[in-house]
Amino acid sequence: MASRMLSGTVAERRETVVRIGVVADDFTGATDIAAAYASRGRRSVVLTGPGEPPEGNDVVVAALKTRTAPVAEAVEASLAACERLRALGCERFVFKYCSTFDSTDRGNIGPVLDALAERTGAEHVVVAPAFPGNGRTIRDGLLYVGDVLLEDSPMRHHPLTPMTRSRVAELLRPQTRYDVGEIHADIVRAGAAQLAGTLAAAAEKYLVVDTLTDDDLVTIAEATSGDVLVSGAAGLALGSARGDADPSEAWPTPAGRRLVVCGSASARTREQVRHAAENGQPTLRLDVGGLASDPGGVVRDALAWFTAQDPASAPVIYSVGDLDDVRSGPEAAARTEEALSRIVEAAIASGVTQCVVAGGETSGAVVNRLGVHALRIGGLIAPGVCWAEGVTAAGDRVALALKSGNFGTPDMFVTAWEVLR
Ligand SMILES: Nc1ncnc2c1ncn2[C@@H]1O[C@H](COP(=O)(O)OP(=O)(O)OP(=O)(O)O)[C@@H](O)[C@H]1O
Ligand SMILES: O=C(O)[C@@H](O)C(=O)CO
Repeated sequence: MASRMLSGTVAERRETVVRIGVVADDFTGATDIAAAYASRGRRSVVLTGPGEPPEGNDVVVAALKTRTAPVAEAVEASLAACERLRALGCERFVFKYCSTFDSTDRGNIGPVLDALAERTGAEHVVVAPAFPGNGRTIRDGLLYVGDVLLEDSPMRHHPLTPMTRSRVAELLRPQTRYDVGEIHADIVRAGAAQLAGTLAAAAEKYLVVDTLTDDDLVTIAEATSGDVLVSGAAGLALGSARGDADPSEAWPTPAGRRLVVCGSASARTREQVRHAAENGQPTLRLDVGGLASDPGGVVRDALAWFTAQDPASAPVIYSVGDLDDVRSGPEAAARTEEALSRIVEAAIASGVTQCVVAGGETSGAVVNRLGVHALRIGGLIAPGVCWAEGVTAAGDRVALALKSGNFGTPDMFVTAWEVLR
């Protein structure tokens, strides 16, 4: 089956409303790309659980927790999400993974990409993890984080997916059954028609495309506007054709208390915690060591501390102040996710309505615990971070900002609330 559905000029893209289905490998990535589509005037919703999504969206994002799941589980969940999106009327698909290509030689980007390409019948698929607005660019096939190569960035020390190489094709090759090629900036800069022709003629199935600027994103989006499957980070959406929704359209913020929980060890999140403390926000480091013997007691203590804070403040509960706080092993990580989720659940039951959650895995755990099934996208806080509204299983309306570990400005925990209306 051909991978190109439409001949695809800009004019056609404006006229043809094709529902886009996104399979996102983590929850923060899901709101990241949904916010990017929303900023382009595309009505977007994030599905975080089962059930019928709200009507009237032309982008539907399925949020999964598959980035570091066992390979077979990730593939199965991704194919199920693809089928669900297809049943909802989606005709084109995006596989959203991290802008720092978080994966190992086993996966999960390659195996999921192979499965989605086979299921959708895609002949060629772009591999475009760039997000220039957040400093992620691809030059000569190499992924940069700001000015440094991926392998020299803090991602080198990620506990689950340490990124020790920077050539995206080399990162993908061990993970996939198919060939991987590169398309460099000279072709991208020659325009959408040239890029589309190069993609169509390529011998390889997967093509890593150089992306240095937002203009390059537009060229890539135009060149792939007829492709049944594309893959990459939220930058793919930033280049997409404009819809007619008002990006500033907002829902009223539910009144109530504020809370920040951080299960991320990322450098930017730790900086945001420090900034909040230095600017008068109450902060509490969760007793992660104590979770092994008395998880209930640790959660109770944290909630008692939260209750005692000024109701007008935005208290911050975090699990990593410096890297020495990290306890090794998956059990410690799971216990921390569980504790932070239980804290958020109890805090919402006692009146919290606005909550920032830092960390992709942590966000997945929190949203699952709350039983929120869909998120409506709200105001943008920073590139890749937005407010989103959901309803918990208990029936509480809540505003959530699911923040990727390394995203957001250093003052985000102080200023994020200003975006709410
Ligand atoms: N002190 C700690 N000791 C051990 N594990 C921890 C500790 N604090 C947090 N964790 C775990 O580390 C993991 C952090 O992953 P998470 O995805 O939430 O953050 P991140 O990797 O910084 O974010 P992102 O994926 O958005 O970049 C979670 O499973 C969390 O429970
Ligand atoms: O693309 C990104 O960097 C983020 O949306 C993300 O996936 C980090 O977890």
